Amino acid sequence: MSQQRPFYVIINNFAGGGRTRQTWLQLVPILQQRHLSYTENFTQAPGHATKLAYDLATKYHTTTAESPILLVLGGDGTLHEALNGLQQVPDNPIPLAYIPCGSGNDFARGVGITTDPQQALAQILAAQKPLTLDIGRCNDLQQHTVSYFSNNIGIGFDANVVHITNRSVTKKYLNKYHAGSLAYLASLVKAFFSQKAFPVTVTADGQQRQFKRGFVVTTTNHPYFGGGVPLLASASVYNHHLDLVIMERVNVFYFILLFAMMFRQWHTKMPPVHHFHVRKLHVQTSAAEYGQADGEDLGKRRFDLEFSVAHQDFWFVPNK
Ligand SMILES: Nc1ncnc2c1ncn2[C@@H]1O[C@H](COP(=O)(O)OP(=O)(O)OP(=O)(O)O)[C@@H](O)[C@H]1O
Repeated sequence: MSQQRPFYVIINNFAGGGRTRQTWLQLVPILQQRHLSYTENFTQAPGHATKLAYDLATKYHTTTAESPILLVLGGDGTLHEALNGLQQVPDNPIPLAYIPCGSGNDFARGVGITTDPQQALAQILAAQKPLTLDIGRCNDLQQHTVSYFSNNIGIGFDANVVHITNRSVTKKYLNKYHAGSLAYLASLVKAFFSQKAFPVTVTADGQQRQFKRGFVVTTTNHPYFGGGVPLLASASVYNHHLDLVIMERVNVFYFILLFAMMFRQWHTKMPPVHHFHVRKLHVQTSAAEYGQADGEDLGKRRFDLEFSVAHQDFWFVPNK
């Protein structure tokens, strides 16, 4: 299949502190030089990328015409929205291309997409066929909804960080200075002291386990969360498994030690850290906790989530 397929472009100008429009304007001449056709769509509100992707997938689901490639310019949240729009139309022919323009950009880091927009476009233009990657499927038994995630779904500390960060004026300020990850860092401290230990029940491979002092309870599709923190280096979008990492509540000094150990991947050997590598998983909390999906705030509530592996066609050549 050729790369002459047109691009249907979704641009979130609110990602990464508002630089996405400029990024897009840098890329347009490259598409024009190559005589590639594109239609541009700027998101008008949160959730709009889901609607745009859903409408596109619906349109091409029933036609034999060659479908466009859905090119997303935004952060992990915009990618999450577009992915969920596509996944609502089973067996649609639209592959997903992505140029990271967010503050965290964990998906790009996790699958080998450079954060340099021109090089990321080069990775897309070098592709000759779709690349099928694992994504997570989440059946929310509390809310009776099914959703998909490219990065992770977390309950507890990381979700608390997302909640605080998304409400913080510091994030907007730091994004302006290309230091979005620092916003997460500032929220870490606040979230650490506000996040209490909570009970969590995990059912994996037919076995139920209970943890009384849950703190980080994150099901991930690739290694990174929180803007480049290596939660689990062995997690992969190619192995048809999801990885659940549970970290129990410890004191601040132990937590700093565990955090530092993550960068050497020694944390999983420590007693407060538990790891499940499975195809299916059931995670339940009995108390209301914060949740996050791909960095999007799910609010504070009781969670009863069934996880499994799904797939999405992407369009890029990964960096080694
Ligand atoms: N027109 C809009 N006005 C306001 N918010 C929007 C608009 N379009 C999209 N959004 C919202 O912008 C939010 C942030 O987008 P996104 O997560 O992609 O960027 P980011 O937070 O900078 O990146 P990352 O998630 O990688 O840290 C998303 O929650 C999305 O719903």
